[in-house]
Amino acid sequence: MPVIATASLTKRYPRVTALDELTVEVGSGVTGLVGANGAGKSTLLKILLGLIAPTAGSAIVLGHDVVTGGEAVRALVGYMPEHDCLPPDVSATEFVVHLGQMSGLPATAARERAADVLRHVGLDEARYRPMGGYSTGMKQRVKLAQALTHDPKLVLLDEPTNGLDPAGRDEMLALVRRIGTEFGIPVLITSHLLGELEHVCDHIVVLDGGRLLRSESKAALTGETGVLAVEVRDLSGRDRLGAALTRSGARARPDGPLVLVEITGDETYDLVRDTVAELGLGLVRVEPHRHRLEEVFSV
Ligand SMILES: Nc1ncnc2c1ncn2[C@@H]1O[C@H](COP(=O)(O)OP(=O)(O)OP(=O)(O)O)[C@@H](O)[C@H]1O
Repeated sequence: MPVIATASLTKRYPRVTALDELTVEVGSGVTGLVGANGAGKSTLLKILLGLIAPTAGSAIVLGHDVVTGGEAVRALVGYMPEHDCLPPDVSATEFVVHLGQMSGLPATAARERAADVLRHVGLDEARYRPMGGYSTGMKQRVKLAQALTHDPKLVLLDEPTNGLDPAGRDEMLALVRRIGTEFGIPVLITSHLLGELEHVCDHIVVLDGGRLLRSESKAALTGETGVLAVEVRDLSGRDRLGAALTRSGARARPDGPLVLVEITGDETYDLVRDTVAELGLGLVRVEPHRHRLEEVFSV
């Protein structure tokens, strides 16, 4: 059974159709929800939580209809909102304990659970300080922690890397990956940057103007291309190899440190091996070239 299933889901505001007949399923693992600003990602998340009502169509989350079973859905789902929503004058510990209790945990369990999730997201001593003094990265971590407090069966993360520098972004994405793999909790994560989801997601859903553009497993999207990627030790070697392969009738072109060679059959592998040996080049690697997600969506 899918974790999330929508059917012809539509949300119209007076001036804009934010979601337009969206039919999509989300399963276990980490799913990336990608789209430009205004594509409808936040609107979809709010409908999935039962916070706003769709204009038409339906959405089922963990077996519950979001219109009639919003409360049941929110008991089972952790949500990290996009915008800053943390009270500045309380500490992360006080905040997460409070939300744990709001979710129905007894006081002691809420305190233990808050300590666990805040440690998990990497907030140690800082968790006792008022959140008004936190960096953006720390605030994002608290927002992630509170989404995990009540042992959710699904987490929805709205742009968790927003405002983070590259290192903070990598750390946040690593945390998201752990939620999906080590804890086995299905994750739906939104981003307007396709490239950053490449390493953490098992499945990618792309929205454009409220409509479904694609929904595919990452393996299908980044599958082999019929091209061999060859890396030799230096760039002059790369150029000599490319020229020699072209002289031998292969289609070869440079790509960063690589030479990309179109595979026409087993003879392509033999030709690459023999040419590298003849030129006396130091071979670093030979492997089937895979699409990167950004290439797939830019065509
Ligand atoms: N409460 C609202 N009233 C009117 N229009 C809205 C409302 N909320 C969202 N919209 C519009 O619906 C469209 C989709 O917005 P949404 O916030 O879902 O997009 P998004 O993909 O999450 O983008 P972002 O990353 O910028 O939040 C946008 O055109 C937005 O202006």
